[in-house]
Amino acid sequence: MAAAPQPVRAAPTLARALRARVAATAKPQPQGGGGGGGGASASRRALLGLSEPELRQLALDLGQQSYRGKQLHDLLYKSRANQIQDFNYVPKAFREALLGAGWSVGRSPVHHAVTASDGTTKILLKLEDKRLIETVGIPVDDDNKGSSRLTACVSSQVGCPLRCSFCATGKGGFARNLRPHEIVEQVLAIEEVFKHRVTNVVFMGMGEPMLNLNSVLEAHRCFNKELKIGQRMMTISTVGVPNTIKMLASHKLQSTLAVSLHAPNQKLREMIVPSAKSYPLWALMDDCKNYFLETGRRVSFEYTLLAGINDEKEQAEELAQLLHTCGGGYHVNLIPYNPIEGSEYKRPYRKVVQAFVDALEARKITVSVRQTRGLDANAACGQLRNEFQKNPLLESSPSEPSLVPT
Ligand SMILES: C[S@@+](CC[C@H](N)C(=O)[O-])C[C@H]1O[C@@H](n2cnc3c(N)ncnc32)[C@H](O)[C@@H]1O
Ligand code: SF4
Repeated sequence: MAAAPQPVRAAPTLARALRARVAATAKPQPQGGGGGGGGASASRRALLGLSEPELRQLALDLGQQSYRGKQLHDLLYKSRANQIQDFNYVPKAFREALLGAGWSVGRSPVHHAVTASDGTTKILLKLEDKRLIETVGIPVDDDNKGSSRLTACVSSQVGCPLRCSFCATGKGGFARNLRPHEIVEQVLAIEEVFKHRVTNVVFMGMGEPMLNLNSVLEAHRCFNKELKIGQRMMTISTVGVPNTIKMLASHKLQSTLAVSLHAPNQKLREMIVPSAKSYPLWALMDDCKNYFLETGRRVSFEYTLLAGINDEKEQAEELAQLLHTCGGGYHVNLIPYNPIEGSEYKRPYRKVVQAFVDALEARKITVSVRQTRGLDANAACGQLRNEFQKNPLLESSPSEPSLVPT
């Protein structure tokens, strides 16, 4: 009988690096600044998020041939297998070795899903430590091109420590950072529910991505390389955390940076975004300017419009002045406030939104107004908070003033 072929070994230094990366997937991620909460219970290591070379190395380490790693890669990212027990074309001994070494695929069960009248679907996933996170699938039919897009709005943390005054996630407190596979699996869960490939990813769900930048970058890599979502189809949104925009710029990603600005001056910004106290507006704008210079990607400034707080014409003019200090690489995206429980803020009337747009356009600022999606399922921007009951504010205000221009 012919001897069993010996596994092909990777070069020692590469093998060491890959092994270290694979081992690191088992470690809890460091906590984001400013928040409490325990670390992820990382009792099992997740295969999801690993690259093909890493999976090949893992196969070698478990006494298999390298091509078995390629099979794992196909099972994870092509067949989208949910658990190791379903890896039907790898040998039973390999499946048992993986399970014995503490590996799992890294998928969480869907705890609940709710679909809004516009098709936007919010999915709650129950993580290994029983915490819930929310992820939102937003379908868009592009009739002119005959194609359809599916955007995944993914969470990066369980809750958020930054407590912006108008955001349900901020009001709900902070538990922990998500591990890379917990971000990746959100896209797979959306694809499963919609039976459609995700075409775009926005890191705009629960949490502040810049407080969990390593996991966000790993998930971004996986979306791009393994799930084949173009870098230009992804957006990372931040309210601003000192030094992190510079760090992100150094990776020279071809993705959009969205900066949640919400005010044209430091004083007002501190009132509605408490974390702004540690990041002066001039420094934030400087970092945005450098991001554009380093990556060539224009920055999208997000501005949540709150009636009577930051929606006046004079404030639009002040915003235009501020943006002119930032060079040419930017765009403004206005988000009329989405109501959340326990908040006094109101959404501005449509004509106020239009006056704000006109004031910016008159000063040569390119501006769009975000179409509200998923409002009746509490799945719109800022409404994500581990819950799925109806929002009483929506029920009690049928004559909600402005509905958003599309
Ligand atoms: C939930 S945050 C997550 C990403 C990141 N933490 C940030 O602030 O950019 C995504 C976007 O939702 C916006 N947002 C939060 N609460 C909102 C609300 N009640 N209505 C409208 N937009 C809101 C934020 O300002 C931000 O631009
Ligand atoms: S808007 Fe963003 S940074 Fe602010 S509390 Fe919500 S998730 Fe956190």
